[in-house]
Amino acid sequence: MNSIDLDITSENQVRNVEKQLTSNEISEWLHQGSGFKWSCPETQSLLVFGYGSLVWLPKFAFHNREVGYVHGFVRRFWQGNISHRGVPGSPGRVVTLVPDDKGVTWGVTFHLKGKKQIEAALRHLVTREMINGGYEMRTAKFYGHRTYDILTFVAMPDNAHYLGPAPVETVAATIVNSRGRSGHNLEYIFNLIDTLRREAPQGVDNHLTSLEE
Ligand SMILES: N[C@@H](CCC(=O)N[C@@H](CS)C(=O)NCC(=O)O)C(=O)O
Repeated sequence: MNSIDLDITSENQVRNVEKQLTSNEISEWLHQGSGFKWSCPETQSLLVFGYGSLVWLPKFAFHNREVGYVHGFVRRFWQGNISHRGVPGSPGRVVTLVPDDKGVTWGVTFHLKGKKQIEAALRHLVTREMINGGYEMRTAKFYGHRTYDILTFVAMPDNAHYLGPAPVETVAATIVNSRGRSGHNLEYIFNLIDTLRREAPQGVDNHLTSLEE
């Protein structure tokens, strides 16, 4: 697939990169994901796990949603962002999943049903998460009413926007002082904390709690 130039140096270029992908490009992104296999072609269903803004702002149609968790990851504000909660030269911080054998991350799995709904959701997600956000497709096990194979989007350390670990004070200061096209970075973390506290009160996340204090 022809790579889309992500040499973003100005707000205008950030806007330009929000291009819609063709169906062929979507299917190429789908199969480009690490070992991602198009799940359940016969039932035409796909499960997408959200653990950051997708929890409170999916912006795509879905059949239903289920609260649960993935094992072997922790949620960290280690991904920089200039397309929603920051601007070029002054990135905000959004969350990604970081491997941790003992880690448990609570979030929401969205059940997509039928080719039309799946393609529309992936068109949105590939643009929002991958083209603009620096995330990649990963598959994992989701534990809800049952155990499912899910697709999720993870920002890996080698992506252009990655900021990585920093003292909690530094992460908090970035969030307090960042704003982008979708609003303040504080709105991002407060919406995430409020939604998780309401829907998954059993899922204590020490990283979020440490930033809230
Ligand atoms: N992939 C994570 C994180 C997604 C995320 O937070 N993406 C950001 C940056 S691309 C976003 O879409 N933000 C929208 C907003 O801040 O309103 C999830 O599953 O929720």
